[in-house]
Amino acid sequence: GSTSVVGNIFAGRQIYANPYYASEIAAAIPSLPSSLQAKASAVAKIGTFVWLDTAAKVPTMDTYLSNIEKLNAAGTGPETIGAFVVYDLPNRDCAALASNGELTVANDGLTKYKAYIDSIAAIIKKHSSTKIALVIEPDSLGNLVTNANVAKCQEAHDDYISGVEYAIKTLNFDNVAMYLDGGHGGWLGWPANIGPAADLFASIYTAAGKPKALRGIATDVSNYNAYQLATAPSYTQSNPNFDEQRYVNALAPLLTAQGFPAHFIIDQGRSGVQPTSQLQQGDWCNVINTGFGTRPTTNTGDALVDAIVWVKPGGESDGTSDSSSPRYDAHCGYADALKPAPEAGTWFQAYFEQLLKNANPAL
Ligand SMILES: O=[N+]([O-])c1ccc(O[C@@H]2O[C@H](CO)[C@@H](O[C@@H]3O[C@H](CO)[C@@H](O[C@@H]4O[C@H](CO)[C@@H](O)[C@H](O)[C@H]4O)[C@H](O)[C@H]3O)[C@H](O)[C@H]2O)cc1
Ligand SMILES: [Mg+2]
Repeated sequence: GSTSVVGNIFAGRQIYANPYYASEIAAAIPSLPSSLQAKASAVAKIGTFVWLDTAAKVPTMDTYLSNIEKLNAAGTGPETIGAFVVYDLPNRDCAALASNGELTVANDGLTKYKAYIDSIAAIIKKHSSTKIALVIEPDSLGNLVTNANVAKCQEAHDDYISGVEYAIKTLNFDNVAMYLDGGHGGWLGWPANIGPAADLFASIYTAAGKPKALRGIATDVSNYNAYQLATAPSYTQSNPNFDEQRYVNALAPLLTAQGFPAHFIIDQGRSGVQPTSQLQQGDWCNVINTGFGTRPTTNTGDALVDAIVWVKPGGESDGTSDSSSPRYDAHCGYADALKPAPEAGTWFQAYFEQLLKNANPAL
Protein backbone atom coordinates (compact mmCIF):
# COMPACT_ATOMS: atom_id res chain seq x y z
CA GLY A 1 0.00 0.00 0.00
CA SER A 2 1.05 3.62 -0.26
CA THR A 3 2.84 5.41 2.54
CA SER A 4 2.76 9.04 3.62
CA VAL A 5 5.72 11.01 4.88
CA VAL A 6 4.82 12.83 8.09
CA GLY A 7 7.40 15.31 9.44
CA ASN A 8 11.04 14.26 9.32
CA ILE A 9 11.42 11.50 6.71
CA PHE A 10 14.81 10.53 8.19
CA ALA A 11 13.57 9.92 11.77
CA GLY A 12 13.99 6.27 12.72
CA ARG A 13 15.03 5.36 9.20
CA GLN A 14 18.27 4.73 7.30
CA ILE A 15 19.42 5.96 3.90
CA TYR A 16 20.04 3.30 1.24
CA ALA A 17 23.74 2.56 0.71
CA ASN A 18 23.55 2.48 -3.08
CA PRO A 19 25.47 -0.10 -5.15
CA TYR A 20 26.88 2.54 -7.53
CA TYR A 21 28.96 4.24 -4.82
CA ALA A 22 29.73 0.86 -3.23
CA SER A 23 31.07 -0.41 -6.56
CA GLU A 24 33.26 2.66 -7.00
CA ILE A 25 34.70 1.96 -3.54
CA ALA A 26 35.12 -1.76 -4.22
CA ALA A 27 37.14 -0.89 -7.32
CA ALA A 28 39.22 1.58 -5.28
CA ILE A 29 40.08 -0.75 -2.39
CA PRO A 30 42.85 -2.83 -4.06
CA SER A 31 44.86 0.34 -4.77
CA LEU A 32 44.52 1.64 -1.21
CA PRO A 33 47.19 1.17 1.46
CA SER A 34 46.11 -1.78 3.62
CA SER A 35 45.63 0.58 6.57
CA LEU A 36 42.75 2.30 4.74
CA GLN A 37 41.00 -0.73 3.23
CA ALA A 38 38.71 -1.50 6.17
CA LYS A 39 37.84 2.20 6.43
CA ALA A 40 36.85 2.19 2.77
CA SER A 41 34.61 -0.84 3.29
CA ALA A 42 32.92 1.02 6.15
CA VAL A 43 32.19 3.99 3.88
CA ALA A 44 30.55 1.71 1.31
CA LYS A 45 27.90 0.92 3.95
CA ILE A 46 27.04 4.60 4.57
CA GLY A 47 23.94 5.94 2.81
CA THR A 48 24.70 8.73 0.35
CA PHE A 49 22.52 10.50 -2.23
CA VAL A 50 22.36 9.17 -5.79
CA TRP A 51 22.90 11.99 -8.31
CA LEU A 52 20.52 11.77 -11.30
CA ASP A 53 22.86 14.00 -13.32
CA THR A 54 21.75 12.70 -16.73
CA ALA A 55 18.37 11.51 -18.07
CA ALA A 56 20.09 8.19 -18.86
CA LYS A 57 20.69 7.59 -15.14
CA VAL A 58 17.01 7.86 -14.16
CA PRO A 59 16.22 4.15 -14.70
CA THR A 60 18.70 3.27 -11.92
CA MET A 61 16.23 4.93 -9.53
CA ASP A 62 13.70 2.21 -10.43
CA THR A 63 16.27 -0.51 -9.71
CA TYR A 64 17.35 1.00 -6.39
CA LEU A 65 13.76 1.49 -5.19
CA SER A 66 13.03 -2.18 -6.00
CA ASN A 67 16.15 -3.16 -4.03
CA ILE A 68 14.93 -1.06 -1.10
CA GLU A 69 11.53 -2.75 -1.20
CA LYS A 70 13.25 -6.13 -0.90
CA LEU A 71 15.30 -4.88 2.06
CA ASN A 72 12.20 -3.51 3.79
CA ALA A 73 10.19 -6.67 3.09
CA ALA A 74 12.92 -8.66 4.84
CA GLY A 75 12.07 -6.46 7.81
CA THR A 76 15.45 -6.54 9.55
CA GLY A 77 16.64 -3.22 11.01
CA PRO A 78 15.24 0.28 10.46
CA GLU A 79 13.20 1.08 7.36
CA THR A 80 15.41 2.05 4.43
CA ILE A 81 14.63 5.13 2.33
CA GLY A 82 15.87 6.20 -1.07
CA ALA A 83 17.84 9.45 -1.44
CA PHE A 84 18.38 11.12 -4.81
CA VAL A 85 19.58 14.42 -6.25
CA VAL A 86 17.57 15.93 -9.09
CA TYR A 87 20.34 17.62 -11.13
CA ASP A 88 19.80 18.26 -14.85
CA LEU A 89 18.56 21.83 -15.39
CA PRO A 90 19.46 23.47 -18.71
CA ASN A 91 22.64 25.59 -18.40
CA ARG A 92 23.41 23.67 -15.20
CA ASP A 93 26.04 25.10 -12.87
CA CYS A 94 25.79 28.31 -14.90
CA ALA A 95 28.47 30.32 -13.02
CA ALA A 96 31.06 27.56 -13.15
CA LEU A 97 32.35 25.25 -15.88
CA ALA A 98 33.10 21.99 -14.12
CA SER A 99 29.61 20.52 -13.73
CA ASN A 100 27.86 21.74 -16.86
CA GLY A 101 25.17 19.27 -17.89
CA GLU A 102 23.60 17.75 -21.00
CA LEU A 103 20.81 20.34 -21.48
CA THR A 104 21.05 23.95 -22.67
CA VAL A 105 18.48 26.74 -22.74
CA ALA A 106 19.32 27.33 -26.39
CA ASN A 107 18.61 23.70 -27.30
CA ASP A 108 15.05 23.47 -25.95
CA GLY A 109 16.41 22.47 -22.56
CA LEU A 110 13.27 23.28 -20.57
CA THR A 111 11.11 20.89 -22.60
CA LYS A 112 13.72 18.16 -22.20
CA TYR A 113 14.04 18.94 -18.49
CA LYS A 114 10.29 18.51 -17.98
CA ALA A 115 10.51 15.11 -19.71
CA TYR A 116 13.36 14.21 -17.32
CA ILE A 117 11.18 15.21 -14.34
CA ASP A 118 8.22 13.26 -15.76
CA SER A 119 10.41 10.14 -16.02
CA ILE A 120 11.32 10.50 -12.34
CA ALA A 121 7.66 11.00 -11.40
CA ALA A 122 6.67 7.82 -13.24
CA ILE A 123 9.22 5.81 -11.23
CA ILE A 124 8.13 7.34 -7.91
CA LYS A 125 4.50 6.47 -8.73
CA LYS A 126 5.54 2.84 -9.31
CA HIS A 127 7.11 2.76 -5.83
CA SER A 128 4.40 4.47 -3.77
CA SER A 129 5.18 2.30 -0.72
CA THR A 130 8.81 3.46 -0.47
CA LYS A 131 9.88 6.71 1.14
CA ILE A 132 12.13 8.95 -0.95
CA ALA A 133 14.19 12.03 -0.04
CA LEU A 134 15.06 14.38 -2.90
CA VAL A 135 17.51 17.28 -3.09
CA ILE A 136 16.35 19.61 -5.85
CA GLU A 137 18.95 21.15 -8.20
CA PRO A 138 22.17 22.02 -6.35
CA ASP A 139 23.62 25.46 -7.16
CA SER A 140 20.64 26.55 -9.29
CA LEU A 141 18.75 29.06 -7.13
CA GLY A 142 21.99 30.14 -5.44
CA ASN A 143 23.32 31.25 -8.79
CA LEU A 144 20.16 33.27 -9.43
CA VAL A 145 20.82 35.12 -6.18
CA THR A 146 24.52 35.96 -6.62
CA ASN A 147 25.35 35.39 -10.28
CA ALA A 148 22.38 36.82 -12.18
CA ASN A 149 24.93 38.94 -14.08
CA VAL A 150 26.83 35.93 -15.45
CA ALA A 151 25.70 35.47 -19.07
CA LYS A 152 24.82 31.77 -18.78
CA CYS A 153 22.89 32.44 -15.56
CA GLN A 154 21.08 35.40 -17.08
CA GLU A 155 20.08 33.20 -20.02
CA ALA A 156 19.00 30.44 -17.63
CA HIS A 157 17.06 32.58 -15.16
CA ASP A 158 13.52 31.83 -16.39
CA ASP A 159 14.24 28.17 -17.12
CA TYR A 160 15.72 27.65 -13.64
CA ILE A 161 12.60 29.06 -12.04
CA SER A 162 10.16 27.28 -14.38
CA GLY A 163 12.16 24.06 -14.11
CA VAL A 164 12.35 24.06 -10.31
CA GLU A 165 8.66 24.96 -9.97
CA TYR A 166 7.76 22.16 -12.39
CA ALA A 167 9.93 19.71 -10.45
CA ILE A 168 8.45 20.46 -7.02
CA LYS A 169 4.87 20.38 -8.38
CA THR A 170 5.38 17.19 -10.38
CA LEU A 171 7.31 15.31 -7.68
CA ASN A 172 4.86 16.30 -4.92
CA PHE A 173 3.93 12.77 -3.76
CA ASP A 174 2.87 11.47 -0.34
CA ASN A 175 5.96 9.20 -0.11
CA VAL A 176 8.42 12.01 -0.94
CA ALA A 177 10.24 14.70 1.05
CA MET A 178 11.92 17.35 -1.09
CA TYR A 179 14.62 19.82 -0.08
CA LEU A 180 15.44 22.75 -2.37
CA ASP A 181 19.17 23.42 -2.62
CA GLY A 182 20.07 26.46 -0.49
CA GLY A 183 23.79 26.86 -1.22
CA HIS A 184 25.67 27.27 2.08
CA GLY A 185 26.48 29.79 4.78
CA GLY A 186 29.56 31.01 2.95
CA TRP A 187 27.45 31.69 -0.14
CA LEU A 188 23.88 32.75 0.65
CA GLY A 189 24.59 33.30 4.34
CA TRP A 190 26.22 36.65 3.69
CA PRO A 191 23.94 39.45 4.99
CA ALA A 192 23.74 40.87 1.45
CA ASN A 193 22.52 37.53 0.08
CA ILE A 194 20.32 35.93 2.73
CA GLY A 195 17.29 38.21 2.23
CA PRO A 196 17.17 37.80 -1.55
CA ALA A 197 17.73 34.06 -1.12
CA ALA A 198 14.79 33.76 1.30
CA ASP A 199 12.59 35.81 -1.04
CA LEU A 200 13.44 33.56 -4.00
CA PHE A 201 12.91 30.29 -2.09
CA ALA A 202 9.59 31.48 -0.62
CA SER A 203 8.32 32.82 -3.95
CA ILE A 204 9.02 29.51 -5.66
CA TYR A 205 7.36 27.56 -2.82
CA THR A 206 4.26 29.78 -3.12
CA ALA A 207 4.17 29.87 -6.92
CA ALA A 208 4.25 26.06 -6.97
CA GLY A 209 1.22 25.94 -4.69
CA LYS A 210 3.09 25.20 -1.44
CA PRO A 211 3.71 21.51 -2.28
CA LYS A 212 3.09 19.34 0.79
CA ALA A 213 6.17 17.24 -0.02
CA LEU A 214 8.48 20.28 -0.06
CA ARG A 215 9.89 19.91 3.46
CA GLY A 216 12.60 22.57 3.21
CA ILE A 217 16.15 23.34 2.17
CA ALA A 218 19.39 21.38 1.78
CA THR A 219 22.60 23.22 2.58
CA ASP A 220 26.35 22.74 2.06
CA VAL A 221 25.84 20.30 -0.81
CA SER A 222 29.31 19.61 -2.31
CA ASN A 223 30.90 22.05 0.10
CA TYR A 224 33.01 21.70 3.25
CA ASN A 225 31.50 23.94 5.93
CA ALA A 226 31.10 22.91 9.56
CA TYR A 227 27.66 22.30 11.03
CA GLN A 228 28.67 23.89 14.36
CA LEU A 229 31.82 25.94 15.06
CA ALA A 230 32.72 27.78 18.25
CA THR A 231 34.84 30.40 16.47
CA ALA A 232 34.85 31.78 12.94
CA PRO A 233 37.63 30.54 10.63
CA SER A 234 39.70 33.33 9.07
CA TYR A 235 38.42 32.69 5.52
CA THR A 236 34.81 33.43 6.59
CA GLN A 237 35.84 37.07 7.05
CA SER A 238 32.97 39.15 8.48
CA ASN A 239 30.24 36.60 7.64
CA PRO A 240 28.13 36.04 10.81
CA ASN A 241 26.81 32.76 9.33
CA PHE A 242 30.18 31.01 9.37
CA ASP A 243 28.72 27.59 10.09
CA GLU A 244 25.64 25.84 8.71
CA GLN A 245 23.68 25.88 11.96
CA ARG A 246 24.01 29.67 12.11
CA TYR A 247 23.04 29.91 8.44
CA VAL A 248 19.85 27.83 8.74
CA ASN A 249 18.84 29.56 11.99
CA ALA A 250 19.16 32.92 10.22
CA LEU A 251 17.34 31.71 7.10
CA ALA A 252 14.43 29.86 8.75
CA PRO A 253 12.60 32.90 10.22
CA LEU A 254 12.88 34.76 6.92
CA LEU A 255 11.19 31.81 5.19
CA THR A 256 8.54 31.26 7.86
CA ALA A 257 7.65 34.97 7.68
CA GLN A 258 6.82 34.39 4.00
CA GLY A 259 4.74 31.26 4.63
CA PHE A 260 7.44 28.64 4.06
CA PRO A 261 7.97 26.68 7.32
CA ALA A 262 11.21 25.09 6.12
CA HIS A 263 13.26 22.40 7.79
CA PHE A 264 16.81 21.62 6.73
CA ILE A 265 19.27 18.87 5.87
CA ILE A 266 22.97 19.62 5.91
CA ASP A 267 25.70 17.91 3.87
CA GLN A 268 28.65 16.99 6.08
CA GLY A 269 30.15 14.35 3.78
CA ARG A 270 33.40 16.28 3.36
CA SER A 271 33.37 18.51 6.48
CA GLY A 272 35.34 16.42 8.95
CA VAL A 273 38.33 18.77 9.18
CA GLN A 274 37.67 22.25 10.61
CA PRO A 275 38.81 24.84 9.88
CA THR A 276 39.43 23.76 6.30
CA SER A 277 42.50 24.55 4.18
CA GLN A 278 40.43 26.79 1.90
CA LEU A 279 42.48 29.84 0.92
CA GLN A 280 39.20 31.69 0.49
CA GLN A 281 35.59 30.80 1.31
CA GLY A 282 34.55 30.65 -2.34
CA ASP A 283 36.97 27.82 -3.13
CA TRP A 284 34.77 24.80 -3.86
CA CYS A 285 36.77 22.50 -6.06
CA ASN A 286 38.44 19.34 -4.66
CA VAL A 287 39.68 21.22 -1.60
CA ILE A 288 42.82 19.69 -0.05
CA ASN A 289 43.10 18.20 3.48
CA THR A 290 39.38 17.54 3.90
CA GLY A 291 37.94 14.44 5.57
CA PHE A 292 34.69 12.50 5.75
CA GLY A 293 32.52 14.25 8.35
CA THR A 294 29.76 13.43 10.82
CA ARG A 295 27.98 10.26 9.76
CA PRO A 296 24.38 10.68 8.60
CA THR A 297 22.14 11.17 11.64
CA THR A 298 18.92 12.78 12.85
CA ASN A 299 20.62 13.50 16.18
CA THR A 300 21.24 17.13 15.13
CA GLY A 301 20.52 19.00 18.36
CA ASP A 302 18.34 21.48 16.44
CA ALA A 303 14.59 21.17 15.76
CA LEU A 304 15.08 22.97 12.44
CA VAL A 305 17.59 20.38 11.20
CA ASP A 306 16.02 17.07 10.13
CA ALA A 307 19.34 15.37 9.45
CA ILE A 308 23.02 15.54 8.80
CA VAL A 309 23.48 13.76 5.45
CA TRP A 310 26.11 12.90 2.86
CA VAL A 311 24.78 14.33 -0.41
CA LYS A 312 28.02 14.68 -2.40
CA PRO A 313 29.58 11.17 -2.50
CA GLY A 314 33.13 11.71 -1.23
CA GLY A 315 35.67 10.49 -3.78
CA GLU A 316 33.78 11.74 -6.83
CA SER A 317 35.56 14.74 -8.35
CA ASP A 318 34.17 18.30 -8.32
CA GLY A 319 35.85 19.04 -11.62
CA THR A 320 38.87 18.40 -13.83
CA SER A 321 42.22 20.11 -13.30
CA ASP A 322 43.09 19.55 -16.98
CA SER A 323 43.12 23.08 -18.37
CA SER A 324 42.64 21.77 -21.93
CA SER A 325 39.22 20.28 -21.05
CA PRO A 326 36.08 22.19 -22.23
CA ARG A 327 34.75 21.85 -18.66
CA TYR A 328 37.94 23.12 -17.01
CA ASP A 329 37.12 25.66 -14.28
CA ALA A 330 39.99 27.72 -12.87
CA HIS A 331 38.85 26.94 -9.32
CA CYS A 332 40.04 23.37 -9.89
CA GLY A 333 43.52 24.70 -10.61
CA TYR A 334 43.82 26.70 -7.39
CA ALA A 335 46.55 26.01 -4.84
CA ASP A 336 43.94 24.59 -2.41
CA ALA A 337 42.53 22.18 -5.04
CA LEU A 338 43.96 18.64 -5.13
CA LYS A 339 45.55 17.87 -8.51
CA PRO A 340 45.56 16.13 -10.94
CA ALA A 341 41.77 15.77 -10.82
CA PRO A 342 39.42 14.00 -13.26
CA GLU A 343 36.14 15.31 -14.67
CA ALA A 344 33.31 16.22 -12.26
CA GLY A 345 31.48 13.16 -10.94
CA THR A 346 34.18 10.66 -11.92
CA TRP A 347 36.26 8.73 -9.37
CA PHE A 348 39.18 10.63 -7.84
CA GLN A 349 41.25 7.99 -6.02
CA ALA A 350 43.71 10.33 -4.29
CA TYR A 351 40.83 12.43 -3.00
CA PHE A 352 39.04 9.39 -1.62
CA GLU A 353 42.26 8.39 0.16
CA GLN A 354 42.53 11.92 1.61
CA LEU A 355 38.96 11.77 2.94
CA LEU A 356 39.57 8.33 4.53
CA LYS A 357 42.77 9.45 6.23
CA ASN A 358 41.26 12.67 7.59
CA ALA A 359 37.82 11.31 8.54
CA ASN A 360 36.41 12.85 11.72
CA PRO A 361 34.97 10.97 13.51
CA ALA A 362 37.63 8.42 12.51
CA LEU A 363 36.42 5.51 10.41
O1 LIG B 1 33.53 40.55 2.98
N1 LIG B 1 32.34 40.79 2.54
O2 LIG B 1 31.57 41.65 3.04
C1 LIG B 1 31.89 39.99 1.46
C2 LIG B 1 30.62 40.24 0.92
C3 LIG B 1 30.16 39.49 -0.16
C4 LIG B 1 31.00 38.51 -0.69
O3 LIG B 1 30.55 37.86 -1.80
C5 LIG B 1 30.19 36.52 -1.64
O4 LIG B 1 31.42 35.77 -1.56
C6 LIG B 1 31.14 34.36 -1.40
C7 LIG B 1 32.46 33.65 -1.13
O5 LIG B 1 33.26 33.72 -2.27
C8 LIG B 1 30.45 33.85 -2.67
O6 LIG B 1 30.10 32.49 -2.43
C9 LIG B 1 30.58 31.54 -3.39
O7 LIG B 1 29.75 31.63 -4.56
C10 LIG B 1 30.11 30.65 -5.56
C11 LIG B 1 29.21 30.84 -6.76
O8 LIG B 1 29.50 32.11 -7.30
C12 LIG B 1 29.94 29.23 -5.02
O9 LIG B 1 30.44 28.36 -6.03
C13 LIG B 1 29.67 27.17 -6.27
O10 LIG B 1 30.00 26.26 -5.21
C14 LIG B 1 29.29 25.01 -5.36
C15 LIG B 1 29.63 24.17 -4.15
O11 LIG B 1 29.29 24.93 -2.97
C16 LIG B 1 29.73 24.31 -6.64
O12 LIG B 1 29.03 23.10 -6.79
C17 LIG B 1 29.43 25.23 -7.84
O13 LIG B 1 29.93 24.64 -9.02
C18 LIG B 1 30.09 26.59 -7.61
O14 LIG B 1 29.73 27.49 -8.64
C19 LIG B 1 30.76 29.06 -3.74
O15 LIG B 1 30.44 27.81 -3.13
C20 LIG B 1 30.40 30.16 -2.75
O16 LIG B 1 31.26 30.10 -1.63
C21 LIG B 1 29.15 34.61 -2.89
O17 LIG B 1 28.62 34.21 -4.14
C22 LIG B 1 29.43 36.11 -2.89
O18 LIG B 1 28.21 36.80 -2.92
C23 LIG B 1 32.24 38.22 -0.12
C24 LIG B 1 32.70 38.98 0.94
MG1 LIG C 1 29.75 21.03 -8.57
